[in-house]
Amino acid sequence: MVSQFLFDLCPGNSDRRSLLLAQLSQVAYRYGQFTLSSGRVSHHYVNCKPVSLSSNGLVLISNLMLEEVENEAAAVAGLTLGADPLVSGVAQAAFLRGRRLDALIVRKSPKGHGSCSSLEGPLPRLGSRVTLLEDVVTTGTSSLKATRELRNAGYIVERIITIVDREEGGKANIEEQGLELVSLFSLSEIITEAQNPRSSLKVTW
Ligand SMILES: O=P(O)(O)OC[C@H]1O[C@H](OP(=O)(O)OP(=O)(O)O)[C@H](O)[C@@H]1O
Repeated sequence: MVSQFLFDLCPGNSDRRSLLLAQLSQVAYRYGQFTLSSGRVSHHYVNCKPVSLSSNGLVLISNLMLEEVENEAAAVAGLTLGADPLVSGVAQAAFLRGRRLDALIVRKSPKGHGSCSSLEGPLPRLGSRVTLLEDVVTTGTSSLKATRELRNAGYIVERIITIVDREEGGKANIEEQGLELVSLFSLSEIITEAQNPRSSLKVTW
């Protein structure tokens, strides 16, 4: 079967994790002086988009995230624009494994004309479970905003999956609202990998 053939081309989970950690530390991470979305200044910056929008990076992220999506979820959703490739990639990875899981994009503000909606995508039945995806969690504000939009639209949201937890209070803020945060990596892991002179994995394709 074609879908099984494509799936077999992908490495196992521990290999995927090492490959993605190498890619994030080499391509997404920067040391310097940066202003974060919260306004806070930090020496450590992680921009996941060059990884999540690369063909090999998106395959790694999508398959690792899919492992964490709740079994009962009808869709994955995320706040534009960091989550746009993530929800699309996870929906496609799910299809290739024979699972129906659609993608929803949450707008930062409702569309000003036409549908006037905050949500884009094939809307699941009201009351369906939706797993939220994020690229980076810092304060958790963006994840909580997207969660509110989805809950107001009639969906159950209890789990958020992020590529990187910056370990700056976001997890606590999210858990305070009764949600679970699953992170593929912490910022400290990425910094350690970026500073590891023995790190031998080179990002190639
Ligand atoms: O946990 P928080 O403090 O909310 O920070 C994390 C958010 O910040 C980044 O988005 P950004 O605001 O840079 O917008 P963009 O994805 O549209 O570039 C990132 O993609 C998260 O959505």
